[in-house]
Amino acid sequence: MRGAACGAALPDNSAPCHCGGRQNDMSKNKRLQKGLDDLEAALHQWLGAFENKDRLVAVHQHLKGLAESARSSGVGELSARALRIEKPLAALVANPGLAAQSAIQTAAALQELLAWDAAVPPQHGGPPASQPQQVAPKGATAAPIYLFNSNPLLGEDTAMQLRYFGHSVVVVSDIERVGSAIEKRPPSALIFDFEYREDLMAKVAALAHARRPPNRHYPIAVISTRGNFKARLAAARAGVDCYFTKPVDAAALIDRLDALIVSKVAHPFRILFISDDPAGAAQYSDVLREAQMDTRMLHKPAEIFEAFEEYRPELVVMDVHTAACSGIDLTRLIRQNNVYLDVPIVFLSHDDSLSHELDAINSGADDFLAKPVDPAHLISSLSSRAERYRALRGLIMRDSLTGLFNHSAIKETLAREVASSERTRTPVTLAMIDIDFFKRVNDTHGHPVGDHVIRTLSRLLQQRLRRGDVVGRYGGEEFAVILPATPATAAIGVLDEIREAFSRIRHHADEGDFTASFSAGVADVTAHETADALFRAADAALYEAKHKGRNRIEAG
Ligand SMILES: Nc1nc2c(ncn2[C@@H]2O[C@H](COP(=O)(O)OP(=O)(O)OP(=O)(O)O)[C@@H](O)[C@H]2O)c(=O)[nH]1
Repeated sequence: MRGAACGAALPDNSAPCHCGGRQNDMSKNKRLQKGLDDLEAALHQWLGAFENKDRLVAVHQHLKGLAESARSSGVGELSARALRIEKPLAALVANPGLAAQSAIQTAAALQELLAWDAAVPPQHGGPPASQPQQVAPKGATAAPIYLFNSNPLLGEDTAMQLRYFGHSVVVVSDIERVGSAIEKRPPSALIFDFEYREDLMAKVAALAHARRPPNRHYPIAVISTRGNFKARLAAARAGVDCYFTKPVDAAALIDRLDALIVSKVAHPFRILFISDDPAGAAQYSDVLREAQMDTRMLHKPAEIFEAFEEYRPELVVMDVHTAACSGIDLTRLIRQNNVYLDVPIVFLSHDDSLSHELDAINSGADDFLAKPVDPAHLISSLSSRAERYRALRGLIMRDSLTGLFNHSAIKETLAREVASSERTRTPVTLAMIDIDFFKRVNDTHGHPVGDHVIRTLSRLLQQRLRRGDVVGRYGGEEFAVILPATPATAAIGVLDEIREAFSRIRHHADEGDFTASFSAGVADVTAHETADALFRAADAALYEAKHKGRNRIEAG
């Protein structure tokens, strides 16, 4: 979605401004921009659920609104283009059962319309082309991927596959317009779908070399039927980051692009300070915050376990002496608990005598920094320890095939979320998800293809769920999803969209493309109060979903 327009807004039919001159132009531009933003948002929502009639109707309304405001603003060409699409769209609204091909064709035409606008250079009164983009949250408002394909219909077909993973994709069918689209709004990635030609590759090279960090440092991918050395070498020379041969596996392409897209919303290290000298600790905490770390203060050592449970620090900094007890005793206390055996503990103290340092290390501390600590030294010492801790925890808690939480990590997380929901009196939902007839996938296409289907679902779940939701691989082809602060009814809505999207993803195999589906069972804490009860209820609901025919979700 462009700018800051919201997804569900209705067309802006407000009367044109009569203030005259430049101000009038500005308000016309703004109105048109809003019309385009709203149409794009509605289109994105519809593409996420093709069968949803309400979303189709919303697209239709926004398109009519845009045609009208373009006409009243004197932008006749945009109005005419919008009206040309309005007819087939109205036919779709009247008869949503029309072939999927006509829906795709209409969606492609709408994308073209939006791309056409993206190519218009900003007019006076609009934001300057170089204005940095706002960092968008995960989801539909992230910067779009521009996908070039000279055939808009084929481009739209690929775009649909990518959208199932939650990306906003704009198809551009004229290569000359890619540059102006970037000027108007820098993308999160560029994809060129073409057969190798020197002139096209030269254009890609020019775009690749014009990239500048931070907001113009997007990855560039090429997808092509030709994967020979010459074509790949030309792409590498042009500055292309990744090269895929057709048929392209959407999950693999997204995986690669995501790894290349620099994460704008970093996950800062969580550092817990235990000190009874608030002013002194705050001084060091400020240094760490400036270095993009997250810090929390604890002044009462007696609350240490609550702080660990809730904040889950990736490193603890403490004074050698606090009024309540010595840091060395506190370290022994922390190390008594198996779960916290490996959290790094660093002492900060004026007391740099060797005997204290040895005592600290013997009690289970990892380092001893004598005050005053040089800020650069503090940052590098703490961040390298926190980083290693995070990496090791990742290895222990994550499944190697998917990178998701493994069986024991998901059980541990659910126990924590249930305890927290009890404290905060908010709901939490557990969903158990199982791929349907998965044995058949393995038997027909082989284990590696089966693994690939598992990875595709894992990626889709990660993409489509909120940042606070926790996804785990419970075993084999079974997944567990924890949705904090979400009642079962809301969880079913979200999961049903994912179920729908998954069932439309094409998987490639030597024997031919195929699709797969999953079934799910959900349960929330209002009816099942403990973690064990939730697992049992969600599992029973999953069994029911399988029994009732699969590719469905049941509540327990
Ligand atoms: N490729 C692959 N297959 C796995 C993995 N883990 C388990 N499986 C296979 O998943 C299949 C699960 O089959 P079943 O439990 O019979 O269930 P299903 O065929 O999915 O049928 P329903 O669940 O009843 O729809 C078995 O063939 C397992 O060997 C894995 O990591 N990779």
